[in-house]
Amino acid sequence: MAETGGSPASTTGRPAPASAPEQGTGAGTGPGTGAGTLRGLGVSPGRAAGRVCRMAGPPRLPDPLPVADPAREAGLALRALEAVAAELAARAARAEQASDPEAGAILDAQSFMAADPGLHQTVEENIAAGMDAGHAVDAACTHHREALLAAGGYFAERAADLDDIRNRAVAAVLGLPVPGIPDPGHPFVLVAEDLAPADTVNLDPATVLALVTEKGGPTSHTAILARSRGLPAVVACRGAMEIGDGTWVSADGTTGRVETGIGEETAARVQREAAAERRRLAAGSGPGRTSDGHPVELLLNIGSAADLGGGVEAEGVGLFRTEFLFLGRRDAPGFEEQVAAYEAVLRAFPGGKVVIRTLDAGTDKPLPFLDLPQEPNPALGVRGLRVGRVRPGVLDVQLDAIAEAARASGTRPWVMAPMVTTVAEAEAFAVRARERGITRVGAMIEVPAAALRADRLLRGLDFLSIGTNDLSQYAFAADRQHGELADLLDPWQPGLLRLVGECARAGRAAGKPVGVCGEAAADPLLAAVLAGLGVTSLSMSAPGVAAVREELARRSLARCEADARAALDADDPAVARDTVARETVARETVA
Ligand SMILES: C=C(OP(=O)(O)O)C(=O)O
Ligand SMILES: [Mg+2]
Repeated sequence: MAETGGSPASTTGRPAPASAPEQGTGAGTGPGTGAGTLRGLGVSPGRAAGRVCRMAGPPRLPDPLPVADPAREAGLALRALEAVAAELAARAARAEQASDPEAGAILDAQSFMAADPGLHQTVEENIAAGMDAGHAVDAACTHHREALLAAGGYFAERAADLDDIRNRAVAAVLGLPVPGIPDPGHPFVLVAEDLAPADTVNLDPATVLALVTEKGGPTSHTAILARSRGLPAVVACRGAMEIGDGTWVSADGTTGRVETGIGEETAARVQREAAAERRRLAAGSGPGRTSDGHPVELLLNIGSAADLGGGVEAEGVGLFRTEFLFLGRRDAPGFEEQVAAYEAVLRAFPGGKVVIRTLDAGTDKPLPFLDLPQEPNPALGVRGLRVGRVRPGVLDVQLDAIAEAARASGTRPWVMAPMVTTVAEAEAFAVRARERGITRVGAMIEVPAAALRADRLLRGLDFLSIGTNDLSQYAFAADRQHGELADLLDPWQPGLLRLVGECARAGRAAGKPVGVCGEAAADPLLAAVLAGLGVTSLSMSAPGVAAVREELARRSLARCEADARAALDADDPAVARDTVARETVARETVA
């Protein structure tokens, strides 16, 4: 299991002074209701405390029944799957209405899975072979689940979605209550083995204080959706399901620490401190600056204009993930629809920066309408800009639509391509964008080869934006969806920081901006390190902005540079993080 935090932490993830008493007895202790500490991966910052409520387990199947009427069993099983598909589609529609297109797309995709004719056919075959409805659904889901796991990458991560479909459909067949989020009648810390998108979408922020899951990785749905809701979350937390219901715990979504058996009074104090911290952060405003005025733009990662509604103060959009317009659909959105979607975002920041990323399809973001052939290793295959090799028309329509949206809104968007690998690719993209009148053209740096050639890429481009999520995946040869490899994917890895520094140096030499738009930018301490490495902007989902703004304002540029040197000099990510955190506490204690 990954250890993501090395010290007791405050709400901003900074360690307490060395003399602070530590609750619990160390990593890996604390099941039951007793005092202890569990460690997981903090994936959505913030701290919360309350009583644990575990999510109900999956429905248990009774022993197989002899089947007298196969047609009746088939009807029962297929009606259950159809009801599940309909329920998921209805939730998708509710999410869309609630201006949550990310959740809507995820639920839609899960609804398609439940309605998949291939799944239904396997159920019918199982019944023809003598199974009752419940076992037929269970066996069909197991069969398709294995196929997903064998496909690896994005598909393997979807196995949890299929488990959820299985549980819901089996419960429907058996007439049992639908498994899902518990409702104990008081606010609680939700502990689960893993959460399916349908569960996460239904979380009521008034009652669910934080999420702790045994499984999941930094890019699991739990992580993405928790972050976009500003809900503290810890994933890959081994032993979490052994915490007894009703146990008082605190969960720190920055450090990944879960303290168990803390008692009601301590929990109330943590809640008060966390609320005060949120109020204090929310009161902060203004552009990103170090204490001596060095500017570091603070920008938002969004999936659509709806993500701009939260009133978070930012200087623009650093990553508009346009694929959310394309996800979960059977056909590509047309030119007019795309123009409207881009224009809505551009109009929100008429004088400010908006960085639009062209379609990033493939591997963890499959788009059925592209009809791309199955690949044995999709993360290393036709994805991102490479889709243009086989479906060039999709990028042409998108660039036309962006150019039209810019004209209509009277703005000058920054437009970048994902997964650029070579100078030739960057140049070809720049030509296609510029011939449409797009004047600010850039590339994401997600592949180590591109990072090492940042200086050459910048000869033909106006800016770079570093996608640390994928850059980690490719630099450390570790699937970004893989919870077990979270330590390799830690954005504090000195090797990753070195690649970031390389790009920033190239940007400084060329006098062109180089930003970070991967999840690394939302870690306040790491944000300071990135600024010290020379990065000119930090882009993150809205809930992260205030804490990053505050951390930058606490230190001078020279201090950020010293922190960056210390992080680069560390042997591993935990040492890098702890060194910078300790330095920060030491300085503040002296001050
Ligand atoms: C920002 C990035 O892109 P995405 O997470 O959408 O792949 C990244 O790879 O860091
Ligand atoms: Mg990426």
